[in-house]
Amino acid sequence: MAFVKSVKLNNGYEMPILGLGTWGSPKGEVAQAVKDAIDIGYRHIDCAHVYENEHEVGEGIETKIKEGVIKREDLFVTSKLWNTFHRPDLVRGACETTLKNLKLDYIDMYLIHWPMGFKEGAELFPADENGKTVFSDVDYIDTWKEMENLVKAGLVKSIGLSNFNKRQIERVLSVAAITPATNQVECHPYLTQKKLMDYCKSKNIVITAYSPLGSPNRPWAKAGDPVLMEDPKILAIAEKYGKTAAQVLIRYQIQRGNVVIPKSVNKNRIASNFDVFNYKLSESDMEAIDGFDCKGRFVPLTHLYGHPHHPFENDEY
Ligand SMILES: NC(=O)C1=CN([C@@H]2O[C@H](COP(=O)(O)OP(=O)(O)OC[C@H]3O[C@@H](n4cnc5c(N)ncnc54)[C@H](OP(=O)(O)O)[C@@H]3O)[C@@H](O)[C@H]2O)C=CC1
Ligand SMILES: O=C1CO[C@H](CO)[C@@H](O)[C@@H]1O
Repeated sequence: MAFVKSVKLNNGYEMPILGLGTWGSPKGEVAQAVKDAIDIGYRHIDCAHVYENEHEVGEGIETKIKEGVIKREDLFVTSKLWNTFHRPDLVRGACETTLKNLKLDYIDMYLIHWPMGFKEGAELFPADENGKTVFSDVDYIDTWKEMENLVKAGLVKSIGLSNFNKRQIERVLSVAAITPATNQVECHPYLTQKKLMDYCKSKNIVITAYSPLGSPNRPWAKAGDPVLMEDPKILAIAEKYGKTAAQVLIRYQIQRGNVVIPKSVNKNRIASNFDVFNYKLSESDMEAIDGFDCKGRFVPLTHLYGHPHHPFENDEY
């Protein structure tokens, strides 16, 4: 089935332009959120092994398929290979675990979550006695070759990257038999990612915008941090259109051609975040929002500086 409101990927598949994020969605609430989202019209769910709730996301999906509300092929499900599974011999098992948790026999999109590998083992966040994350020396281009094998094996339809900078994408492209379909990166008015967007566009790689609302619930948020949805400049634009700040932030990405994945577990907010297809931001408002860029990252992972593949430590974009 052709998805409505979708972008075409470089492999011909369609990816719905708006999806539901699930990071931090509690186990007891996320199945309901997924069911509500599907009822509202979402056809794209963004998941990850490290969110530790894929089992419950899968329950929500399974219920809606059993109820006949959707067929499997109507839904676009993304998941991500966590950093402790970069070693090529671990990639397939990690993907199979995600498939089992989600109760699916294929995933539409599987991403390398970060270019940075962590020490392999049972811990998602392996740490030494000082609490410092233990890195692995696996090169993500070796991981990528194994991601390609998942496509060949029919476990995933499309593969892509997340949190890769331009130089890292270039390295992947230098070995790739399959061009990454997307690069999922933080993207919102404080971090518009214009240069990375232009580069990815030139390679036919779609940008998926994460934390589009400014990730107010990120675990490391501190009092006094900027709150994107409360920015008076965004609120003024929202008021002009009779929309919420969230609706402006979501619509902004859609008009740029970026896939966007706001997270919510609240039915009213899930619905209002989807109610963005009946209006258009003017060109001058789009330009004004572009101008709010301040290189502001809500997910900088500065505690991982020193990792040889940290995407944000040394590269401009
Ligand atoms: N690849 C990667 O490394 C990353 C990927 N992601 C993906 O992107 C998704 C979205 O990013 P995320 O960081 O979660 O943050 P978002 O920018 O989507 O913000 C989510 C937060 O905003 C609240 N919210 C949602 N809608 C509204 C609304 N209309 N009005 C007011 N508050 C609202 C939510 O609360 P409530 O649930 O109570 O509504 C939640 O606390 C993630 O869930 C994940 O799937 C995110 C970070 C990193
Ligand atoms: O997607 C994400 C959210 O959760 C992870 C950590 O818990 C982040 O590293 C990651 O970017």
